[in-house]
Amino acid sequence: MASGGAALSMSVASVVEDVLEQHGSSRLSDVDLASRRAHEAATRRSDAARWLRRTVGVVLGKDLPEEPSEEEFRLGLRNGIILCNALNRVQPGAVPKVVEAHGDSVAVPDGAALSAYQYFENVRNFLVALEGMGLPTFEASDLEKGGKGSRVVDSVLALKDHSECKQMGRKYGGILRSVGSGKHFIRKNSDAFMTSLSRSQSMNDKLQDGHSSEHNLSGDISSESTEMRTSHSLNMLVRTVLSDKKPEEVTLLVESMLSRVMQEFERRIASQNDITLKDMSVGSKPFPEHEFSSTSSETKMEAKEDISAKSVEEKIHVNLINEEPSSERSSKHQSILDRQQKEIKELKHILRTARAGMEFMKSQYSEEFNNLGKHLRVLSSAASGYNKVLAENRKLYNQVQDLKGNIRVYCRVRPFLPGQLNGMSTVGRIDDGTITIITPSKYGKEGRRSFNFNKVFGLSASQAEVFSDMQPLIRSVLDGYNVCIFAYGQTGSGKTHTMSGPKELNEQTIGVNYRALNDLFYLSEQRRDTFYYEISVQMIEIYNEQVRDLLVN
Ligand SMILES: Nc1ncnc2c1ncn2[C@@H]1O[C@H](COP(=O)(O)OP(=O)(O)OP(=O)(O)O)[C@@H](O)[C@H]1O
Repeated sequence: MASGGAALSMSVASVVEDVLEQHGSSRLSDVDLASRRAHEAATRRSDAARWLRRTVGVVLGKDLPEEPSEEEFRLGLRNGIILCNALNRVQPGAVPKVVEAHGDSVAVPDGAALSAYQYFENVRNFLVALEGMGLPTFEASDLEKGGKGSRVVDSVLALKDHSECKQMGRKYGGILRSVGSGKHFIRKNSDAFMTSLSRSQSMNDKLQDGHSSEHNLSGDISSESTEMRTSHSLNMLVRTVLSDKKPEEVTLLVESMLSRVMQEFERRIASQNDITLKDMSVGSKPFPEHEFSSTSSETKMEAKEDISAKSVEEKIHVNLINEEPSSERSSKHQSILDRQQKEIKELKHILRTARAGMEFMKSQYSEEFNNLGKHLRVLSSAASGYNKVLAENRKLYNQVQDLKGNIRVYCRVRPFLPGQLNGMSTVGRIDDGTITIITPSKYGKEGRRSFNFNKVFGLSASQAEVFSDMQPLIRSVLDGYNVCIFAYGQTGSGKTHTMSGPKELNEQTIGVNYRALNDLFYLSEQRRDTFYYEISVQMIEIYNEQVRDLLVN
């Protein structure tokens, strides 16, 4: 059975149909059925014999054993004496005259000539009385060899039931209905079964009529009509199986059929579980054991406990519901696995790319590092060369300063202050390094005197021009030379103005002191990487040969 559609179609009806079709009525446990039938017949026969013996007494019933064989039962009742006496006990006067047997009657072997009178009288009277009471009867020939002894048993048991009901004060309910000729009886309790079949048949007849044709024409086959058709075919099979069976065989046959159905259920469930387990083993993930073990064990228990077929069917559907997600889960797992494998491939590709990128960057970094090293070596050699050149430059520079002279004297002429007479200037001429002063003659003669300096600054000379000539000397300080700059002149000649500046200081008016210090700080910052300078300042005033520290409060 392939799991899926075939498994879904398994139901009680289908299993019963299969059992009936496969095994057929004649093959339904022939041996089993025969033994069961024989056993039940013997039981019924013993019941009938025991009741007759109890009813007519031990003396009269001496010819009938308590558990007689079919032959013993037939011989014991053959003369009708026990039957008539028993009937009269139940229904006094039912047989007005019972013909007693001869003393040797018991010894008469089967087939020997029995009194025809006895034979017909007693049995005929018994049957007439029995029929008059509405109880099932039998043929007189049934008491002969080859007759149907079971009919006799049925009649006796019916009489027994009648008697017991009568004793209990209620009407006898086990009415037996005659069928056909009135000589063949079907037990009342099988009527319900047959009625059910008849009802199903009528429904099926309706189905075949116009009522169901509407469904078929519309093509919308409902589950109800499907069930009805299934029931119809099932009923037809059951009816076929039971059609030629005797009433007493029906019970055994149905029991045997149900047993077969249960066995078939067990076999199919086991087969289904095997297939499901195989399917699961093919899948990527094993399923939890309880899904199968519980179903299998429960099914076995149900078979043993003989629960209804419907509950078994429900169990199968539960199993099928469990099986559906398993296939879906398997396909989901497969898709997840595929997706993960794809992602792993992509990640591997990314990893390879990243690794190649890293290798490339590593080689590039190494190359750049080597280049940088080369440049550094070049710079280092250049720096050492530069320092050599710089030292040479300083040396030459200072030599130039020495050649210029260690003591330099400059002359600066200040302009007239506001309120001073412009025409009274004594400066006759100013050349680059010479100034000519006009001195008044003592004796009416105009006198001129020229003085030489390193440089003479005129009236229009700015603070920057004055400082520019001093700057080279000031820079020699940073190379280890001692330099001293001072101003000399009379009061109001402009010493303070040249060295510091006027009262209002700005970038243009600041004097030599500020500019010299600015230049020294600038150079020390410029040579920061090669030299470390400590700069300190002291300001003193010498006036009237008195030295005074100007930075002290
Ligand atoms: N080159 C110049 N240009 C313009 N004004 C000047 C110049 N030199 C000096 N002065 C002015 O002349 C005045 C006197 O100058 P300063 O005070 O510098 O003289 P001094 O020599 O320092 O005097 P003292 O010795 O009394 O201190 C100041 O008002 C100053 O601004």
